[in-house]
Amino acid sequence: MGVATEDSFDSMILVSGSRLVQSGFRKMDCRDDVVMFVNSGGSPIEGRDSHINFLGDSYFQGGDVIKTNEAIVEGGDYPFLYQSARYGNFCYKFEALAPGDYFVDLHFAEIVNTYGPKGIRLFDILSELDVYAVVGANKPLQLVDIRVPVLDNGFIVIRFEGISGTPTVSGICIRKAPKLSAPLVKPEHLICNKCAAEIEVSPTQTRARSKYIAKYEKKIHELTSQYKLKSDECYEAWMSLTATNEQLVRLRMELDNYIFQTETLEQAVEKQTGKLRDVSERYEHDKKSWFAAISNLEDKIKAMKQGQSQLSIEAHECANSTPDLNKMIIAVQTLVTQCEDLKIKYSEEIAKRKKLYNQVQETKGNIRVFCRCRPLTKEEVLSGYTSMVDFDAAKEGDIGIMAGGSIKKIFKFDRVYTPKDGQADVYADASPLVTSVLDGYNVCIFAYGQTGTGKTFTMEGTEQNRGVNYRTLDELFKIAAERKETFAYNISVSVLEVYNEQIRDLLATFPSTKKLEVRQAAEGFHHVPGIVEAKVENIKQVWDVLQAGSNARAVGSNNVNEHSGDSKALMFVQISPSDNDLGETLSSLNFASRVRNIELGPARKQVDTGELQKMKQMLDKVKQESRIKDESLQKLEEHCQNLENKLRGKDQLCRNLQEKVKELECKLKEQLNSESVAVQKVKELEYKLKERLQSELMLEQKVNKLKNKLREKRDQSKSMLLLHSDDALKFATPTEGKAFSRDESTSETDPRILRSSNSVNKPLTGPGSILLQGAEPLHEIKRKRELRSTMVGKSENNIIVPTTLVEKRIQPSELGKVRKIDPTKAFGRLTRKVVATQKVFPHSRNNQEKDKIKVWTR
Ligand SMILES: Nc1ncnc2c1ncn2[C@@H]1O[C@H](COP(=O)(O)OP(=O)(O)OP(=O)(O)O)[C@@H](O)[C@H]1O
Repeated sequence: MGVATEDSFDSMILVSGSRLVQSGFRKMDCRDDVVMFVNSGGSPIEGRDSHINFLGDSYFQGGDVIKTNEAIVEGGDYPFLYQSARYGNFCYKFEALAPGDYFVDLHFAEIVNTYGPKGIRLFDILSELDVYAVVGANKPLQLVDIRVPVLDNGFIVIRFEGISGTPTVSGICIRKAPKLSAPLVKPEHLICNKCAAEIEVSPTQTRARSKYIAKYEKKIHELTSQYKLKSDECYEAWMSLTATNEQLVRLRMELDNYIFQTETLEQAVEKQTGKLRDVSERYEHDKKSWFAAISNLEDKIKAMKQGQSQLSIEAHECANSTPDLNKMIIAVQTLVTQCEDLKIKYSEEIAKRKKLYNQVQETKGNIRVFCRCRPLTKEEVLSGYTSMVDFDAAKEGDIGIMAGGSIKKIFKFDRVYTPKDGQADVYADASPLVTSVLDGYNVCIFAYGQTGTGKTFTMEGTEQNRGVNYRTLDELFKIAAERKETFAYNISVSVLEVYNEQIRDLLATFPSTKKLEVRQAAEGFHHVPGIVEAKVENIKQVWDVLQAGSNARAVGSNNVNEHSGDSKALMFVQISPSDNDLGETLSSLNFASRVRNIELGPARKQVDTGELQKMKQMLDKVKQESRIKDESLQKLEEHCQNLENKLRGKDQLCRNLQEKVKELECKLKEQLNSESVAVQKVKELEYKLKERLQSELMLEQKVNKLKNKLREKRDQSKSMLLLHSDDALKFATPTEGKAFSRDESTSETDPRILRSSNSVNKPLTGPGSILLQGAEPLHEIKRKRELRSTMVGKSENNIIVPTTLVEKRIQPSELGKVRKIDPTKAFGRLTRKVVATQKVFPHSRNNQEKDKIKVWTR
């Protein structure tokens, strides 16, 4: 705005001759007529390079002090003056002044302070001057040359009353004023209050006043004409401004649309970017997994290749060893042939052996009788019984029975076992009969003797010391297992008891009424029809069967089977050594001797033993050879089988490995394919993103163009507004003015908000522009426009009235002296806010009491 001229402010400031200076106090303003200069709210400052001494804050009553360290813009040569102020409810009273005219200069500044006072908004003496709207942040304002006459009482009182906002003053300068040729008012009283004040006027003053009134009436008339002219211009400008505003609103809407589109696009781009990021992350993750899997596969392939090469080497070795293998196979085949021959020979030899063996057994007799004498029992020893058996010739098969200290009788048997002979010794002689069993002969082994002489002990024995039965059967199963390649044996066990010459089936689960008999079959075999035959496959089963049979036995003596902004029979005759059992012992021995003597025919005894011995030796030799060949053949077959199995296993392993390698190669190919697909996808997404970014860039350019257009439009409107600013400003409606002026409540909250240079809408804002409200949302602007449209058709009550006027309060008696104020003058309101939505008719005046500054002289 610059420094206002005296003329321009003369119409605005009702204190005659006073004017506004929008800059700080300068040296050149320091004149000799300065009486005192008070630095309100500050400290005294001695006049440095000027002759003015700035007094500390004095002559005041009431109020508070506010200070700032902020730099004062255009603060003149003494910016510190504006860095402090007195504010609130205060007045200054300067006393002891020499009577005469004085100029009072008031220095203001808007001190920016969040917690500071609201500042002076309006006061009448400046015709509703909005000091802070003029001043701006941390800027000074001088109201100078307020002429004040001082009477004899010699004081001047400065007090701010009824102003809008908080009175705030940074400095007060009182200067001596030259005397006026025609005083404007009676020097005693100069009242700038709305309330009437009386001023006594002299005739000379009346004339002068009339002259002034006429002058001012003329001036008012001129100004009224100018005002009308300007009103029309303003109306046109206003219409143009309205159109521009509408255009601006449209543009703004377009801009909003573009912004919306841009935001949408940005969101889409962000979304896509997010997706792309996800895809990239997934891709990276998958890539890592793939690389790990690939390296794992590579390791596996490597290992497999090594295994394969190892196997190849082994296969080569195998292939190289094929000739050897062939040789071996031929050798094996030869051996197999030999073996077959041997088997045939062996079978023949076995047949011969059987025959010979049988002959040998027959030479020994079909019934052989072994005599076994048990030891004396503890009871017998304790009872004092002694042994009456002589074993001196036991090895020769003789046993002597002693009586009265000498041998009474000698019995001869095939074998005689002393009490010292164990189970193994007994079985060693019985075992050849087992071979006969497996050669197909009937064999009967039984024990005979007095009760308690050891029949059970000899036949069954104990678990720790097995008897003949167990050992015979054990041997039987062993031989059967050895011969299983050649013969299949079915072994069954029948257990019978001959008791009182009756045969009892000891394995029968229930007693049979049918009488069991030993019968002779056509082949010469003896059998007992109807007897239970328990099939057995191992010695345990046999043992169980024997146990079952043993449990079913009757207690008692046994009889020999005598029927056997062709059977081979072995009889154990069991005797007791005790002299107490002498009778029974002799009886048993006699019976056994008789059995033995009866069965051994004399003709059989005459067999040529030399020939028999020879045949026996031949048989042993053949058996030996056969066993050796069998063993070597078996070994060769096993070796051959092992080799074949090994070769087969390696072939299978090699095949498996090759299949696995192929499978892994396929997998690797698939993974590489999927990887390339993913890479392709990422490229496509990147391309899409680029396209999006380009379109976004284009949109941004468009938006910038629009913004530039808007700015141009705004500049145009601004320049247009500036051309008419002085008058246009007068048309600002209270409503709009309030809306677009520096909002008090906003300022109260945070005065910096409207001054923020970082505002998003800054390009659209500017002094005197409706776009100062750029920060408002679109819907708010729309709402306001609608409201304005509604208001257009309403009565004058809604028409924005001109600003308030400033009145000089005069005494009724001095009415003639008081300067009449035309309401139109009130449009001299000084403000930077230019906001209106319709033509303003400034014909009505707000009659409310206005804020004002009083300058009293007494
Ligand atoms: N050669 C031996 N050495 C040690 N003890 C033996 C011998 N013979 C038999 N005995 C013991 O003599 C006792 C009688 O034997 P065992 O029961 O076998 O007679 P037994 O003839 O079967 O009797 P019974 O006809 O009443 O059943 C048993 O305690 C047994 O251990």
